[in-house]
Amino acid sequence: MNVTMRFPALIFDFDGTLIDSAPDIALALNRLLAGQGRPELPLAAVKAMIGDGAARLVDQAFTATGPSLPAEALPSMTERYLALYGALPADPACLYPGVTETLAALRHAGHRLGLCTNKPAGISRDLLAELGLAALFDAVAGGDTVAQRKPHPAPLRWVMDRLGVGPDGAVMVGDNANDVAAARGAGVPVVAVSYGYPRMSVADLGADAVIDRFADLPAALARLA
Ligand SMILES: O=C(O)COP(=O)(O)O
Ligand SMILES: [Mg+2]
Repeated sequence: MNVTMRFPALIFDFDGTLIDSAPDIALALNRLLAGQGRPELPLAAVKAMIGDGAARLVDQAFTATGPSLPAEALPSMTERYLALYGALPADPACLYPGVTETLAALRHAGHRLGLCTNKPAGISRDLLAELGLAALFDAVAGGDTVAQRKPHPAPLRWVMDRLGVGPDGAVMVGDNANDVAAARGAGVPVVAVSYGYPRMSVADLGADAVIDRFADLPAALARLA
């Protein structure tokens, strides 16, 4: 069957899948930590903290650099982090190789594209716009769009509703266990990229396909169809 008809909707994770956001996330996080008299975290440590949303990131960063943050201080510290991160100019170099061309080609082939990230939706939309990708996406769910975030399937289902597809019409593409779990929960196939921030062996994520380069996605979709 034609791949576009088989999978009318393609839904993507953001950090570690479309963009190598860890350097900017580390920069903002380390500015926050420095302001609180905490030591900086190396990039590798920050990469292992990405994927569960901004509040979990800030929480883990404090626990890794000294006394844990009291629960009541977390919301304001997360706001402060997001202000620092949101103020950084988006660098087109953060896009993984082949992302813009491949997304444009998939869209041209007739797929509808959605984003399902644990980043806040507003920052995600701003980033898509700054990177020249906004017009390619018909729906964007962030970690704050519905009550739950990945690994819960609710935000993925929210995107699927907006794209007008059920579980048999979508594919999820992501880089960590949260993406695979959300896809499984929603009943959609999942492609894992091997170059992101998986926090475990990519082979153990349990994805239906693994790709080493984003440009390999169309071929992987054809095999899944
Ligand atoms: O943890 C985050 O803020 C975002 O991560 P994601 O785009 O990989 O879901
Ligand atoms: Mg990710």
